[in-house]
Amino acid sequence: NDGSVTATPVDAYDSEYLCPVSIDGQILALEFDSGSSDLWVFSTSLPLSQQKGHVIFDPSKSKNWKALSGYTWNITYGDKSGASGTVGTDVVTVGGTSVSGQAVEIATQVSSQFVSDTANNGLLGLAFSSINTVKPQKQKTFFDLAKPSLSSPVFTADLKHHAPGTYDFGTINSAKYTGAITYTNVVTSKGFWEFTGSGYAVGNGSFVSSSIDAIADTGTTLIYLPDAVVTAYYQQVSGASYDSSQGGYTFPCSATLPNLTLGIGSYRAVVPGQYINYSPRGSKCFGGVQSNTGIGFSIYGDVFLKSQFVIFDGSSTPRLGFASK
Ligand SMILES: CCNC(=O)c1c(-c2ccccc2)csc1NC(=O)CNCCc1c[nH]c2ccccc12
Repeated sequence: NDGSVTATPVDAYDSEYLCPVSIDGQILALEFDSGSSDLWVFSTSLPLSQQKGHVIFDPSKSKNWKALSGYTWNITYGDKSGASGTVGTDVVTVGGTSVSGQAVEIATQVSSQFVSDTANNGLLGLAFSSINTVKPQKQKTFFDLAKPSLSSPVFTADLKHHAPGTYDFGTINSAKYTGAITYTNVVTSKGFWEFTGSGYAVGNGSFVSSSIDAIADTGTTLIYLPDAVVTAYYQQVSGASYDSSQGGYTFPCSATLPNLTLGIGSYRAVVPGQYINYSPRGSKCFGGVQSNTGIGFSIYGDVFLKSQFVIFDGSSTPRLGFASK
């Protein structure tokens, strides 16, 4: 039972994309996150102060809810946000794809970033189940449970700039991309959709071949790249500088930003310069390309992904596909 669901930008900066998910008939807007593997939701178990403004899942109202007694979860993301709580299973439906026995992780505590992000009622993890945080037994992702019922074991991301896009499960819709799809092998040892980029070019500059260890991460807003790439990029932006008070590169909002081309094998993925003017911050604008220092690998987040049609191929040899659109 293949499915398709709309992914709507939460704000004017495309800082995240939310999708309607039904948990036994209760509809919550969740962020689909190919950079983590827990499906967790705001719940009636949270302190009322943390529930405020959110759509809340109430397991007591679900006929198909089965509590997993003694099971807990606890996740911390790289930006130090996080959540934790208890676990049960229920019927989860995304577009036309329905899964029973899906572990739904009930939040009993969420960090302040999530409390204040009132459009976001939880996350649906789409990375590999190996990094699910449920104890004493890790649980499978929605994609892993849905796979056997899909026409093919894939999901695709067609995120858009300042517009709703889609996630499709089970099919690759050829109307959504142009030209050939370039596939690249994925390493799953860290539990991410991890691959090696082949290099970069800034604006109309020449392509620089270099191996870039990166993950395709719908749950991270920006692109985080090695310092060599980031400095080469902002050297082409007049007035750009690293602003430690803002925690990254900023530039005058009137600046014209060059395109950033990222190589995947022989394919050249072009990120339009305007996507890299992420948002006003103070008197300047904050860049959509930042340094990966401290992360240990590069992150091709939404700023990159929304310029491409992306296939997450969960077959026995997982791979990523990229195409222009
Ligand atoms: C900035 C969010 N991304 C990360 O922390 C992250 C890192 C990471 C690690 C160290 C330092 C910075 C980033 C590696 S993989 C990776 N990706 C994920 O963790 C994917 N899930 C992000 C969920 C998430 C974190 N903070 C939010 C705020 C709103 C909505 C969603 C979120």
